[in-house]
This record gives sequence, structure tokens and C-alpha cells, in this order.
Amino acid sequence: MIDEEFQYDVKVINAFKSYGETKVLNGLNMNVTEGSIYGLLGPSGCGKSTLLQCIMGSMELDSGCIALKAINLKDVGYMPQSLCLESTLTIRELFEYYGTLYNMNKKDIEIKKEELIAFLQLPNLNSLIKDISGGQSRRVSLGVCLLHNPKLIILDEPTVGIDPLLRQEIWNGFLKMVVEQHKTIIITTHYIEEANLANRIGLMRNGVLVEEGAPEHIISKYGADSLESAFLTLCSNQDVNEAPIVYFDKLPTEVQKTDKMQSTKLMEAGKKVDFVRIKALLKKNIRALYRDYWLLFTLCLLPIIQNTIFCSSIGGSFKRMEVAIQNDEININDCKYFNSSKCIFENNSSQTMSCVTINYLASLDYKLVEVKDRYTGEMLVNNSKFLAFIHFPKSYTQDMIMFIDRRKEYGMQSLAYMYFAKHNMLFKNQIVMDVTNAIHYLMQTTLYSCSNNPQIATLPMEFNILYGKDVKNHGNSTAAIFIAMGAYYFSSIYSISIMLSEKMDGILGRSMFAGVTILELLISIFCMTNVLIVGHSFISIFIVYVLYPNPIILSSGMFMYVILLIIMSWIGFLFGLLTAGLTPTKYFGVHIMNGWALSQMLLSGGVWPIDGQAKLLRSVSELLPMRLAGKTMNDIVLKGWTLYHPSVIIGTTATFAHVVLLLLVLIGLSKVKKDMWVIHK
Ligand SMILES: Nc1ncnc2c1ncn2[C@@H]1O[C@H](COP(=O)(O)OP(=O)(O)OP(=O)(O)O)[C@@H](O)[C@H]1O
Repeated sequence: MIDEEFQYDVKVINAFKSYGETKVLNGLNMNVTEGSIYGLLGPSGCGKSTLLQCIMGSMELDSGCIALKAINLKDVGYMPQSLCLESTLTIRELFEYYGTLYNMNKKDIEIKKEELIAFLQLPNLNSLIKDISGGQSRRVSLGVCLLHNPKLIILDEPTVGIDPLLRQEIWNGFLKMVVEQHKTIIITTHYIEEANLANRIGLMRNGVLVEEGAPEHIISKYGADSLESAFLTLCSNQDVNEAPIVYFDKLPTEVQKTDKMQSTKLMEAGKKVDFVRIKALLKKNIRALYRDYWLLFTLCLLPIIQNTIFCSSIGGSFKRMEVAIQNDEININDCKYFNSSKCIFENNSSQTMSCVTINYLASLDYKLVEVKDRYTGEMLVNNSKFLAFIHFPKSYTQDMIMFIDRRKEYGMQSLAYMYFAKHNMLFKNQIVMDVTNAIHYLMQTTLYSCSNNPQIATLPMEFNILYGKDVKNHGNSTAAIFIAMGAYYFSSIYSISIMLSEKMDGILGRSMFAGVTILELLISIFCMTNVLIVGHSFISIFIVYVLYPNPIILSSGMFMYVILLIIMSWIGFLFGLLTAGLTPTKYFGVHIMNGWALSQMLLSGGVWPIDGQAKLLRSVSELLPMRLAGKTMNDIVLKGWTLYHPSVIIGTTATFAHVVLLLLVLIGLSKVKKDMWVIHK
């Protein structure tokens, strides 16, 4: 505790602070008496803001001591140099938010608000912060600092960008507060002339206060006519004589008794989780969200668009594939009139069996174009105009007869011929499969029309499907992975957007001066994430399984399906927090988010089954949360596995293990990296 006799509101003794190699405070001493205005002056970059942040306790001294009379955050009002306010809130909402954080009731907030409107000439309270001018927003920032009527007011350049007349009025207001309410104000400013109104000023240079005292005393001491020329004289003397740095070998006893971390403890005073503050944070974040149209678009509309795009574009068989045909047997347009009911073995049949194959391909939506010769067909494939070229020789039907009948030798040169492009394996595979099926169909048709058993042309093998009878394409088997990816991705986007904005814009740092803890902010974002993910999952499941015919077997496993979606959203949420804590810029964080989500999608079998991966890579992929959740969800909907199926339990537990792992990493990192989510500006 501070000594009974302690007459200062703030006392800084022998303070040292460096940022790496840059020494900012170099044994600084400062005394701020109760009920006075203390003007802290100094050139840009000399360390004024750093000193104020050390006094507030948001930054720790390397050594030295800061003693404060204030015992909790409510006693102090701090206005940082940067705005550090949520730009998508209105002035009224900001007052309501900070008032609630300071435990003020509605009536008190209302009264104080009216007072501040008159004092600071605030613009329309319904204006959004992002829509008001720089000077207006600084006045709002000052208003937020004074809202809870603090005893000690610390202001970092409060009058920047404010016109001289209003500046004068604001200073008059400060003087009135000191006289009538016995407040203590520390103020930094670059307008040296306005510091004349302070009771005491400190001139800071080279990390120390080179002079401290009443303005008139400093002016007369240096024989100057203004504070500005006194300051210039002092600086030029100092350039010659070196900075008079005063080091304490030993701290004075009354200060040694005071706790070295006293101001840090001020920040730690309200570390208990408070539900009123969580409610205020939730309200603020909901307001910020519904005004952030782009984020809202990303979170609400994009799942609709992406799920619809996924269902309508992934896995379907390829349509309108262009195939060049040279048919020496018949003009392919005449195949429309082909009748396959006659047996080709009858002498007068005059059948053209190439039409069976051509009509079969046409029924599969191939775009068949007739070409005059083989050279043209192959050239068109080479030039990527067509995917394949098929040639039916003039004797195709006769050769078919010989092939089926086996009574006569048939020449290899008279077989149908196909030439295809292989630049896309999937196209090539589908064309080969469709043409093979077409020939198979041709054989069966021939046998049937000649009163033979068409079964002769089938493979001597029985194929049975155990699982996934309704799976018709690759999209059906990856739908669950896509939904798991969506839950992960959208939660991570939400948590990283909020956290990076709180961090980079200094919003959390400022809220922390009003008592908010990081845990409270995380709880509020977590609640929002869970609400959003319920909406997101509902939209995704509805589109993927109801609007589109992706197969789904309903069983008790669906309970785990939903649990897995929630776990995936938690993993995304935690990964977003981790990325926000480690990345230096907003853009970098978002790039990491997108990059990792895409990589996981590729590694987890969302695009191609992981069975195609190299052994080592596959063993890593098997452990990824998107793979674990996606596979288990797939097993539930496609195999009908229930809640009690061992694989479902193992898959869900293994996915949840990622939540525990990420939590441990986050807790560990936040212990090591103190400024992970907070930048005090
Ligand atoms: N987070 C940081 N990391 C590294 N260096 C920093 C950091 N913050 C401040 N500095 C450096 O510390 C010095 C003091 O900065 P500070 O913001 O305290 O100065 P200031 O007197 O408030 O300046 P101004 O009047 O321009 O606001 C500057 O040289 C600045 O570059």
C-alpha cells in the first residue's frame, strides 16, 4: 500500500523501459500531485505514450517503480493516442457499452452523456464513429474516457485535430474539474502553449524528465518569454551538456515499500469473469456484426452460395462432351431412324450397328460431330477442339457379325477406332467407360434381336454393393467433408475477423482499461460463434441433403453428425484465435486462414480420396480434424453407422482431441506471449 503521507496521485521513480535495443525510459522520475493538471511535453517519439501505458499498467517497466493512489480501474480514465473505438457503433452505443462496463446504470449514463454533449460539443449521437471527422472522433474518445467520472484522468494528446476555440473550452473544462471536483489530470500535448494552463509540466527528453515544475517557474528559470522558448533553450543547453540522467542507487524507502507492479495490478484488479461485461460485449459484437455487411455476407450468404455451387458442380458426370465421329457406314444424322429390332444375321437385315453405339452416346448427352476423314478427326483432337475421335469403318456391321459369329476370320483393320485426348484423366476415363458400355449395349442388343440370351455378353461375375447404394457420383461421397470444412472455415473466419479487429484497432486494449478481460471477450465471441454455426449447419444440411439428392441414411448417428459439426466449428474458432494471436497484420492472418482451410480440404479427401496420397503424407492426413470429422460424418450418412458404432465414437473423440490440443497450445502461448491478442495504442 502507498504511504499515508503520500501526497502524489502518481509517482514514477527510476523507470526504465526498452523495446529491444531502443531505450525509451532511461531512469525517469515524475511526480503528479493530487488535484492538479500535469502537462507532459516532449518531442515526438521521446516515450510519452510509453510512460502513460506503464502508468496504466498495460505495459510493464523493465525496472523502477510506479506508485498510484488509484486502487481500481474505475478510479482512472485513460484516453489513448489512437482512437481504439469500434468504428461501426454509434456514439450513443459506445457510451452505453462503456457505461455498462463501468457498472453505471442507464440514468447515470444518460445524465453524463448530456453533460459531455455540452462540454465536448459532440455531433449527433446516432452517428457511426466511422462517419464522423477525426476531430469529432477524438472528442468522442475523450467523452468515453470521462464518462465514468474518474478521479485520475490520463489523456494522450486529447486535443489533436480540435479547433483552437474548442481546445480552449476543453482546457477550461479540465481546470474546472480540477478546482471543483479535485481531479488529477495527466495530459500529453504537442501544443506547448496550451500546457501553460497546466499546474505542473514535465519536459521529457532522452527517456528522462529534463525539467519538472510550474510553467511560470520554468519560464523564469530559463529567462524565456514563453514555455516554447524555455523548452528550446533547455534542449540546446542539453545538446551541449548531455542529458542530466538521475539514477537512484537505492529507491527511497517509502517507494521501496510500494509494490513495483502496482499499476499492473490495477489492470488485473477486475480479473474475475463478469456476466454483465460479457453481455455488454455480446451486444457490442452483435451490433458490429450486423453493420459489417461484408462479414455478414461472408457468414450468412456465402454458405448458401457455396453449398449450392458444391452440389451443382461437383461430381456430376460430364455433359456435352464433344466427340468427332467419322462413320463410313452411314451418315450419323440418319442414325436417328435406326431400328434395332431386326437381327443382323438375317440376310436382308441391312443393319448399321454403328448407330447403336452412336445413339447410345447421344443419349448420354455427348455432342457428336461428323468429320469427313481420320486426319481431320485426329487434328481436331490434337487442337483440343474435341475430346475424342471415333471411326467406324464401312464394314463395321459385317465385322460385328464375324466377331460375334466367329465363323469367319475378321481383319483387325476393320475394327472401330478411337483416338482421345488424355490431358484430363477424368474426361478420358468417362469417355472410355461410356464407349465400352455402348459397345456392351450393342452386343446385348444384337443378341436380343437375334433371339439369343443377352446375358451371354455380360461379365461372368456378380457385383454386390454393401454400403452407399445411393452414391452416384464423387460429390455424394465428399458432401460431408465439404460441410465439415464449412463449419470449420466459417467459425475461423468469424473468430479471426473479430479478434484481429479487437487487436489491431486497439479495441480490446481500450476495453481492458474499463475492466474487460480477454477471457470475457473470448466467451462472448464463442457464444456468437455457436449461434452462427447452428444457422450455418442448418443451411448447409438443408441445401446438401434436402434441396439436392445427396444420399443420407437417418440413424442415431445423426446426433454425432451434428456434434462433429459443432466440434469442427470449435476447432475453427480456436484456430482463428491462434492465428489472430500470432499474425502481425490483418491480411496475413486471413491469408493463413484461407490457405490452411484449402490445404486441409485437399489433404482430407475433399477433392481426391486420400488413398491416392504417399504413405507418409497419408498418415499425416489421417490425423487432420477435417479428415477425422469428414470421414466419420460420411460413414454416418452413407453407411448408416449409429451413435454407438466404435468407429463413430473413435472418430468423434479423435476430432475432439484437436479442441483440447488447440486449447493447450493457446493457454501455453498466452502465458509466453503476453501481448498475443492485445496491442495498446
Ligand atoms: N511496440 C513497440 N515496439 C517497438 N518500438 C516501439 C513500440 N512502441 C513505441 N516504440 C518506440 O518507442 C519510442 C517511444 O514511442 P512513444 O509512442 O512512447 O513516443 P511518444 O513520445 O508518445 O511519441 P508521439 O509524441 O509521436 O506520440 C519511439 O521511438 C517508438 O518508435
